[in-house]
Amino acid sequence: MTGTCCDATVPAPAGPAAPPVRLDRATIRIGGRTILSDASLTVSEGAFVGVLGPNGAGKTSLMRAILGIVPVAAGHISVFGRPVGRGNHDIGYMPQFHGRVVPRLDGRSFIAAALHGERWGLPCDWRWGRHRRHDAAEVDRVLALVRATHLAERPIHQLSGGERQRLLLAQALLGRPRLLLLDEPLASLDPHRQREVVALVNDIRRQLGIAVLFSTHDLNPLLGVMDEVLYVGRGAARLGPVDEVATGPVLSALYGTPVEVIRAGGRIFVVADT
Ligand SMILES: Nc1ncnc2c1ncn2[C@@H]1O[C@H](COP(=O)(O)OP(=O)(O)OP(=O)(O)O)[C@@H](O)[C@H]1O
Repeated sequence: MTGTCCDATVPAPAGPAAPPVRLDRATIRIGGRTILSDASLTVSEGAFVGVLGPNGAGKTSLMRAILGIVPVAAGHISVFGRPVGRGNHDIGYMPQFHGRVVPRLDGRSFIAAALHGERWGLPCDWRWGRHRRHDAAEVDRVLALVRATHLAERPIHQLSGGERQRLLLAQALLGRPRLLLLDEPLASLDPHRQREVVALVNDIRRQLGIAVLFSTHDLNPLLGVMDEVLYVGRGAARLGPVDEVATGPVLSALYGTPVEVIRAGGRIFVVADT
């Protein structure tokens, strides 16, 4: 891959205390729909944030806006104090898996391919193509981080869903991002594998001191791990501690329909009256 395929904007230096993500009266519209309207929130450094909301609420669109792929219609979104823009090396992105055709590569080649611009869902990263001798070390580093060194030689079309998720997570960690955007990494995993993925992401977050936005349809696998929850619905967003946000009154107001939040056996059940 050459050095000409990404936006080559050089942003202004960020302040030392610039938060990983900040929305300042941000409005996001896509396909004629308003995903977020005049939303303001700040994700703290090193925070684990669960991103929740009904189907189509805009969780993916918000992540894509943070990546600079979906434009901000009004207001501002900044990442570590800099305006959003494509090809931001501070962000690692793991897109939602839609049952794509799995390439016939082994684990190491699959991750190495991402170094050369074939990362799923992301524009190419021009830095890596020029430094191939560092590639092997970088691939080994991310494989070790996700505890998947044993998958390096395995054909990925033979791997389980959980094993593939590890490799996708490894791809997202290439280039030492300071912010991870993980779009429904628990989809189609059983509860045991879900807990494994959450624990792994949390270990990596703590080890590297990075912030994580983790979208999911079930709050429960993230309980005890996430610092805050970000609910998205009907153009609004609410970020805060689980006990403050995952409540009947807050979610009823956000969803525009009566919502009951039931806590039982250390779990939280959100029941919407649809
Ligand atoms: N490229 C696009 N063009 C037009 N509309 C889009 C596009 N991408 C998303 N949308 C619409 O924007 C809305 C938000 O979609 P998005 O995928 O962000 O929601 P989500 O909360 O991630 O949903 P899910 O939980 O089902 O994955 C939906 O109505 C969707 O149809």
